[in-house]
Amino acid sequence: MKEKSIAVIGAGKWGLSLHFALSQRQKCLITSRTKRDIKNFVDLQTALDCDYLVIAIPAQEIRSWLKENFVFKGQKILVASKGIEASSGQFLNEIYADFVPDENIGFISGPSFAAEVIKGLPCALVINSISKKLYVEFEVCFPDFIKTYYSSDVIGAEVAGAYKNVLAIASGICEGLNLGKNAQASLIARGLVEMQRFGKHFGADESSFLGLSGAGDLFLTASSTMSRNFRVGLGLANDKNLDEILKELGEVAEGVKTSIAIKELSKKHNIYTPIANEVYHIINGKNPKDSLRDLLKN
Ligand SMILES: NC(=O)C1=CN([C@@H]2O[C@H](COP(=O)(O)OP(=O)(O)OC[C@H]3O[C@@H](n4cnc5c(N)ncnc54)[C@H](OP(=O)(O)O)[C@@H]3O)[C@@H](O)[C@H]2O)C=CC1
Ligand SMILES: O=C(CO)COP(=O)(O)O
Repeated sequence: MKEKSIAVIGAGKWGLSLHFALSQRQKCLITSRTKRDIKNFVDLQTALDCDYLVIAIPAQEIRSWLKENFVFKGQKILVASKGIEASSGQFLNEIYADFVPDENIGFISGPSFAAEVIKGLPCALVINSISKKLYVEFEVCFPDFIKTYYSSDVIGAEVAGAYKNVLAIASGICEGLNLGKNAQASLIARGLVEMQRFGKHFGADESSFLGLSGAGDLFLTASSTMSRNFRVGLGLANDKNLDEILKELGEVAEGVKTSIAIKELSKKHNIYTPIANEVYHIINGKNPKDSLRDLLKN
């Protein structure tokens, strides 16, 4: 029987880490926009010909990348990005739906800093797909140090993964303003309720927010300087300009653009999202101190 072929698309922090992980059990190819001198780096076409693809490019780039590059030939796909498209307010599964049948696609969620995965440190991830068969096929590709779970709650995973990035910015601001651990824990706990409310509106299973995809990833990201989004918050609290912060970061911080998407969606659907709204306002120039005071006052 022909050995199944697998490739990672996007050699940023997360793509490289997933490539490392997936190379433990089988040969795994990798490609990216910029050529890299790394083992098993191939051109895009060779990667697209693989049976299994793991796509790790920023959420805001996905639509144009798919339009320009992707032809569906029956590939099974795992989406590793976490964000909501700001220009349309569409979730990633809605964007992919124009290119890939739902039963051929899954979404990775859960607490997983790339920097730890690439060291082979243990973590647990959820593969979210309407197809359990797709989960089973990908599960065997992951190494022992990554425990995988199955969930059919695609929208719950998507909302949780995207929303926690915005909340991590808020938490970084709280830390940068030295408001204390009480305030930070309150913000994170209220953030969890907020993203659950937002997700429920779009059909998510509320319990997803209490597991790895929700609380797991939120607690990780909103409490560590390893998070790029958290560091954006720290920078904003220290009166740094957003462009300067993002330039220094040199990597994607999805929460910035996702806060725009959430602000628009919550307005359109009349959902109460106070923390995400304040992050949006801070990104658009509101003083972080005023914002946090507005959020935490009686
Ligand atoms: N880092 C982490 O710990 C985790 C990240 N994620 C998510 O994974 C996604 C990617 O994050 P990460 O890898 O860390 O980000 P990085 O900023 O490290 O890398 C993003 C990569 O995407 C590629 N890229 C950017 N724009 C385009 C485009 N228009 N077309 C094709 N490729 C493009 C770039 O490739 P090139 O350099 O070749 O130009 C770049 O290396 C994000 O949604 C993030 O939230 C999820 C879990 C963990
Ligand atoms: O999603 C992540 C960990 O699960 C990474 O978060 P940052 O993008 O904020 O670094």
